[in-house]
Amino acid sequence: MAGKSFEDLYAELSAKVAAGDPDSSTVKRVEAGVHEIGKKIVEEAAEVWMAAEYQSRDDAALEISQLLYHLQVLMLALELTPEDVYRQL
Ligand SMILES: N=c1c2ncn([C@@H]3O[C@H](COP(=O)(O)OP(=O)(O)OP(=O)(O)O)[C@@H](O)[C@H]3O)c2ncn1[C@@H]1O[C@H](COP(=O)(O)O)[C@@H](O)[C@H]1O
Repeated sequence: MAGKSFEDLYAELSAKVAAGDPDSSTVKRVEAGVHEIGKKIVEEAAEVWMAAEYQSRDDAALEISQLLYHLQVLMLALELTPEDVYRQL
């Protein structure tokens, strides 16, 4: 599979946050806090909607990947693991 799975991405991002990687945009986003992360999620969700309605399926897939990334940033800020989320599915 090209790219990475939800779990792979979460493992990569949580390692960067745990290490406080200064070159990581994810670390900066987590440090910015829930309010900023929440605004980004709403923006990305709108981009998913617009891509789904007016653009190609590839565009929609890209926007969905970005929304999943920003949801993971929020999970990290709240110290939620994928298992915490899966339990609710
Ligand atoms: N999957 C992603 C990912 N998806 C989306 N984004 C970020 O979300 C932004 C969304 O795009 P926009 O069109 O909204 O861009 P923008 O308006 O310039 O957004 P801002 O950067 O201003 O918030 C992108 O520019 C990226 O900064 C991501 N940033 C990182 N990753 C992956 O996360 C991992 C760790 O990244 P670092 O923490 O940067 O090392 C790497 O494997 C990356 O591939």
